[in-house]
Amino acid sequence: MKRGLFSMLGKEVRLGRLIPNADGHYFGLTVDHAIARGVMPGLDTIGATIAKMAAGGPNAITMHKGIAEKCFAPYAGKVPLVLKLTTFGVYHFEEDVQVADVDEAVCLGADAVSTGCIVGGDNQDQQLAQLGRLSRDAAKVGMPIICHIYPRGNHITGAEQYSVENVTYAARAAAELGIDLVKTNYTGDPESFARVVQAVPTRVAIAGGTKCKTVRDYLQMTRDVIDAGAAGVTYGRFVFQYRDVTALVKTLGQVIHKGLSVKEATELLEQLEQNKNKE
Ligand SMILES: O=C(CO)COP(=O)(O)O
Repeated sequence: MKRGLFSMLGKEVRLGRLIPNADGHYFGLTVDHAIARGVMPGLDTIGATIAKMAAGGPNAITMHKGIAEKCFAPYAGKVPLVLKLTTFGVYHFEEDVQVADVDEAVCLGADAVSTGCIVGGDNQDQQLAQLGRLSRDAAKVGMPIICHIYPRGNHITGAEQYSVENVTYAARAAAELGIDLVKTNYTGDPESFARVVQAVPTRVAIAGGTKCKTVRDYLQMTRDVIDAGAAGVTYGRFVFQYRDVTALVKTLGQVIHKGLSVKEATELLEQLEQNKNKE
């Protein structure tokens, strides 16, 4: 009984580090892609990328255990750490396998764990069983749990990954299993995403993905998901491959936490980039 009370407090304390602002919004960044998608530009210079991200003041950065151990020490106490517990692989896109556990997250000082889950495939039952186990393990020690859940199994083709029905199903499945923050695909417009948020009784965030071709589109997507009632975002590729990572992180933070319009954000970003060029 006591342990239960302590772990409830532990979760609140850690969530308070991840989501410190009264707005309840979450601005996460992630560098967890290398095993899943390859060692792409930005991840090949991982120490420098984390430094540039941290300088922009995100709410947390998500990574795998080896990268945390080798690269995260300078940011202890400055940026919350989210430890990724699962990954899919470049040759195996339809299944997240467990590669770390909640005890390791505790040892590394993580403020939350995050786990991937793919629904819509023949392996959905096993994926959900894994999510249920990790949710239980996290709850036992008061560790917040984030889930990157996507409708992408072998029964889902192409654009179906972004349909309101499939995204709602995926996000809701994670909420049903006790997830504190669900990250999923953006459905493409604020009206449809508001329907997802409305049907999912936990915090909902989006992944950045690769659909946005311009930074203006990226800022617009961010503005739209916040306006749709989402808790926030967990962004990776577009951010760490942007020409001025720190300026973009600072700007996105202002959109998410300070209500900046796309126009204001575009101006701020230009200003920050110009200042940097003058240095
Ligand atoms: O969480 C993510 C990958 O795990 C999202 O990253 P992207 O912004 O690169 O889609």
